[in-house]
Amino acid sequence: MFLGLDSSTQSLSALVIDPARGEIVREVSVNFGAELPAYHSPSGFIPGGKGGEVHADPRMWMEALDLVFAKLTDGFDLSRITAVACSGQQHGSVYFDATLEQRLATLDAGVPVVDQLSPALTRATAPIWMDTSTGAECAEIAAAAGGNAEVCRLSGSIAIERFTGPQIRRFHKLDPASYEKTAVIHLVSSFVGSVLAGKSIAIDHGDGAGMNLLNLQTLDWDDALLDATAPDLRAKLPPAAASATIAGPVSAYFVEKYGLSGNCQVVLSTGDNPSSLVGMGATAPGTIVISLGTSDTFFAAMENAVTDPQGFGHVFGNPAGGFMSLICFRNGSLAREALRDELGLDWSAFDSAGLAGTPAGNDGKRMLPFYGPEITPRRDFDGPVRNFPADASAPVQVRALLEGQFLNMRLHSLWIGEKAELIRLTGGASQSNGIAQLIADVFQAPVERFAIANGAGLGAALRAAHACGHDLAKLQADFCKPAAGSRLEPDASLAAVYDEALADYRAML
Ligand SMILES: Nc1ncnc2c1ncn2[C@@H]1O[C@H](COP(=O)(O)OP(=O)(O)O)[C@@H](O)[C@H]1O
Ligand SMILES: O=C(CO)[C@@H](O)[C@H](O)COP(=O)(O)O
Repeated sequence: MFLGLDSSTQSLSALVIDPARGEIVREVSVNFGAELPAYHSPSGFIPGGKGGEVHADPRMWMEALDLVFAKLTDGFDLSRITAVACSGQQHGSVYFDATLEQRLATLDAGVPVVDQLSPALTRATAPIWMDTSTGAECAEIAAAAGGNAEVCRLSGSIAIERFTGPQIRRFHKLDPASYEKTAVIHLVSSFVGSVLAGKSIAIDHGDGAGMNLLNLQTLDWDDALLDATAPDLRAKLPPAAASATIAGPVSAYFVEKYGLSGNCQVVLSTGDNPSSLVGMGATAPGTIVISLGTSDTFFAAMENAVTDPQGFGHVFGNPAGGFMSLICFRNGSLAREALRDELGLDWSAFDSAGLAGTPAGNDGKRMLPFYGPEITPRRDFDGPVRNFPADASAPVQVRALLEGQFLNMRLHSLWIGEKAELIRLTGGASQSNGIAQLIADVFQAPVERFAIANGAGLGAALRAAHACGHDLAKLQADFCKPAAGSRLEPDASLAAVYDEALADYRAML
């Protein structure tokens, strides 16, 4: 059996697969806001950050790791796990002093992980992907590296506020003494994998490409980008390596405390989106994945690494080899939640009121669906912009928000230059039938969903099995199957409605 962990924005989830039976045999999850209230992070991050700062408490992730294993072992024998792999929300970074390695190597099974590792933190909080505070640092990095076109050519993305390099630069500028004391900088994904392995593990090419530091040709940290970012940075970064690399056996901490086998191997971690590419059976070009987690993302395996001249799109490593494109939207589930709560609805009423009770195209009532700063397009919105009165009925508002979100996604994915032939949906909001049908109609493409909405966790478990010799195509054929009757066809009669809506939306932006 193989274990996949996914440390995303709002939860840490774990999923066990049995390839012999082609079945998911266990799924548990820890919701940070609900189950770790002491961190005062209802949506997985510390609210109220100033100047675009969005950080999370890395101690919360450490505590969640013990909690998720405690849940996993309840009635389940973890000695049957052959290997484990992790994924994590992308771009977030965790900073440690030189005692980290010794602490990881000697974790005491009698003491929680958080008590043993938190004294090594050199930055109390971890910037995460929602952070937009590094505009100045992005401009400085671009200038030092020869311009954004060059940063994009080297790393697959222009300098982007949430990416780890600009975040590291900001830390160096704000607190040079703590930067100096920092010996190791991990991504969220490689940090969780390092705790499991009892040593610092490498950063994979999937998540590493979200740092503005990895050279996509050499697949190593790029000296020009390192120099443009912060001093002595190479020495503070783990090496970059292929996603399918086995890092070594699991730490004795997890053997003694939770009954994992001493032979259980830890495979390198990757980002939650690259992991979902694997878990949604989309590692070969042709299928587009839309993930509706905290962020909305749109991604696909790439035939050739094509960069986005406008700077919205990114190129990351595909964990199965080659590259993937990705576009990220910050106003995803949290914007939908904001309107749902404003209108006092639950998800089922949100679906039926908004989508069943209004016509496609919303009779021309449109919304720029942004409750706060947006990544794509990059702008600091104060709230949604409507071409209709703000006190319109609930159904009109819900449809305007959802149509706005997916028109925005269609508009900003045009640079990829290919019409979507098949879309697979994952993430929490993919459970909504109304949203799934709307996506089929806006993109005029069939939409499929799986029985579980955790494509990243499934991808992590599949990667663990693949790194241990299982054939990836066979694993994907067995596990990446749309749920029976889940395929939704687009309504062809709505093509013109959404072409017109797209033109309106573009004009409003
Ligand atoms: N039925 C639903 N309709 C719309 N959104 C939903 C539904 N169920 C869950 N969600 C949304 O899913 C989000 C969590 O998705 P998830 O993929 O677990 O996020 P993450 O991986 O970023 O932690 C929540 O913010 C919630 O708003
Ligand atoms: O910034 C990005 C991708 O570039 C986000 O997609 C994060 O990876 C967060 O993922 P979720 O928690 O929303 O799945």
